[in-house]
Amino acid sequence: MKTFDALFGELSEKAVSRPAGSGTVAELDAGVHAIGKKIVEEAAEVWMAAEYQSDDETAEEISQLIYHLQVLMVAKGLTPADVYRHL
Ligand SMILES: N=c1c2ncn([C@@H]3O[C@H](COP(=O)(O)OP(=O)(O)OP(=O)(O)O)[C@@H](O)[C@H]3O)c2ncn1[C@@H]1O[C@H](COP(=O)(O)O)[C@@H](O)[C@H]1O
Repeated sequence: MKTFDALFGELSEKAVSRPAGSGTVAELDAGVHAIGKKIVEEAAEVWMAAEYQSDDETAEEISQLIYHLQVLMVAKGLTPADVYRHL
């Protein structure tokens, strides 16, 4: 099972190695504005799933929101430690 930190390590590595076909690389290239729109979209999907869909579907939407938040972190050069210190 992948953890928050493990996914962040994977995305950070892909940002450097830029493998062909990586959705992360494409999203990073799209820029902060596009990533931000994706975050808003995924947050709405989390909300709708929590109200109207199953717990498993809600968990999946939450995972996608976390993924796009991590892509934004990589785009901005932020680390998990930068976030954790505010928790
Ligand atoms: N965890 C994720 C992940 N969660 C969500 N997503 C992306 O977010 C999209 C989900 O958004 P939607 O539900 O809106 O689906 P969609 O409308 O079909 O998406 P788009 O049309 O907007 O692309 C998916 O299509 C993926 O592009 C993810 N993409 C990648 N990962 C993981 O990130 C790692 C690196 O992935 P790559 O960079 O693609 O190799 C791998 O471990 C992946 O499992």
